[in-house]
Amino acid sequence: MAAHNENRRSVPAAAGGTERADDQAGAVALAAYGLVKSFAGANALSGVDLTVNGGTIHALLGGNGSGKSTLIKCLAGVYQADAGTISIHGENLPARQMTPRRARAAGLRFVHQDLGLFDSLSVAENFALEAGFPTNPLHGIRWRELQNRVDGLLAHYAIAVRATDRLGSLRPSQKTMVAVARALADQQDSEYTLLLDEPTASLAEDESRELMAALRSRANHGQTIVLVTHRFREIEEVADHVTVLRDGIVAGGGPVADTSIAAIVDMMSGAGPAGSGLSAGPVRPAGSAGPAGPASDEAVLGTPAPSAPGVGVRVPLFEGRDLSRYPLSDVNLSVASGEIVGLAGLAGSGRSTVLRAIFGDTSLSGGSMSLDGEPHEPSSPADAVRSGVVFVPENRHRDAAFLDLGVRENASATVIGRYWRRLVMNLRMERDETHRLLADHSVRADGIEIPISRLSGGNQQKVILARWLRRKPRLLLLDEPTQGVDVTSRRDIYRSLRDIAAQGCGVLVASSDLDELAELCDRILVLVEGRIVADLVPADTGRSELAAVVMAADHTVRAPQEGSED
Ligand SMILES: Nc1ncnc2c1ncn2[C@@H]1O[C@H](COP(=O)(O)OP(=O)(O)OP(=O)(O)O)[C@@H](O)[C@H]1O
Repeated sequence: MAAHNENRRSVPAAAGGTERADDQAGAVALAAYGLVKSFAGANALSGVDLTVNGGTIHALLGGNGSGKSTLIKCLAGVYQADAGTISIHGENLPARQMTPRRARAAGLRFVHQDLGLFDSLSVAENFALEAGFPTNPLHGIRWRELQNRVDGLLAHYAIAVRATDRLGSLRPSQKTMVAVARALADQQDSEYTLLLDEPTASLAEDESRELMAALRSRANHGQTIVLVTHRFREIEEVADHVTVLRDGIVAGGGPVADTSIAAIVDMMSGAGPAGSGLSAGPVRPAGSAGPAGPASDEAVLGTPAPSAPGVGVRVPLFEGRDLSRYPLSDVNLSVASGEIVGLAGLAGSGRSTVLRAIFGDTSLSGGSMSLDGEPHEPSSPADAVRSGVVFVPENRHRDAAFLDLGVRENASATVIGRYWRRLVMNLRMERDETHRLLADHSVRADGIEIPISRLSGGNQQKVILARWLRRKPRLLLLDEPTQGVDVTSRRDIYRSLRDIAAQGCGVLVASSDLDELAELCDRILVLVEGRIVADLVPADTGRSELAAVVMAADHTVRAPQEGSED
């Protein structure tokens, strides 16, 4: 892999760190042999082998529904595999006997996407929730002792925060590192194996780089790390080894230094030998002049998506003037009919607030909006939907999916009226259309009647996006539309968004993935601390230039306020 990192094993020791790299490296820390796991007769894992060497970062990759989370959950003992063996530091255990307690006793530590931390508590209190509060004989809490212990751990893991800091005031990468330090708090040395499930899925580029550097530093101290990710850049930057899953089997893998991105993509898709046409980099519109493969830092970003047919001068569709509401300050923006506009910015910059204000989910303290020349003043999201504005939010579990309902009901939720005729529901039509919708959006599901909660994360996201697209909105708002979505499905989603824009819909998309914005958008607006500081045309802007504008914000002044979503 060309951009292979030079920083492996070159990061200086963290304060208080113990050099164990030489002891741990090489020996197998964690292995799985022949893991099989099925759900209702369908195999999620069909004989998976995995070997993780001590003191390395092992990336686990695969398309949506390929079995990554199931594998992690079998290792964690959350699921008991039907067959296979799990070996931790040479101790073998039948996988069907693995339990969370056994996994923990054997030294496996997990950090899930939901970090399990509380913003309103201090860092020290978050530690104590897991390890318990030190108490005196009268059961009073020894706060000083707790703070000193946690400050010691934070220093040991080189996390620049204090035990007394409120968790909500930390940056996202710092929160993840706090979760990592908490998971590893009781290890003596670096003997535990840390497994992280998509830790950067919701992080902006600078945050994700910071977290990756911190993880690399841990591995250089001998920590064994398994990293589930969809981001190729991270694999290039920090991983030593990669294993690729496809349809519940190991499709391939090897040392990152010997494996090209193209080869990994081919393993994921089963598309045959490397170089067979699939590119892991931004998928560019047909006829674009952009380079194939991953965008290099100096590459000029993607060409604008094609305009709507017959659209020479774009028709103004949405306009926002002087929009204000913390953290927004006098934001002016417009989206034309058939235009895809990106919103770039760091966490706390106001991206989600812009979208929520347009969707009537948060009120403005100042400014005005118009849609098709008429005032747009939605009193609620339902009001916005009635005027043709729809929103696909970032947090699908909290905001979007009806987790108890089936895939069919979730897919139809936005158009349910069309299946009712004189009090009779046309179930057959609904089923047929759902099957077609799932096929069109490459959703992998064992049937349309199963609860959506049983779909893999990326497939849930695709169902939610698909159901809003079928409403044919006038203005489509999206927040992190491809979070957790694999590279091939991402391409399908981009195509769907271009299609709907070509039919005249305006699209406003917030994303922390700059490659995504560059690939997809006609224009990119950059928000820094609630103000639009740039309006860029991707085709004219180098990637490093865009990243530089986005990262111009001063970290020290953007601690999010209570209730801020961005
Ligand atoms: N609790 C469950 N019940 C039924 N099927 C399940 C369950 N959990 C996972 N599956 C199925 O197992 C397969 C693998 O899913 P898994 O969540 O492991 O994929 P993944 O690789 O983590 O995907 P993603 O990248 O989308 O998160 C999918 O077909 C999924 O629908």
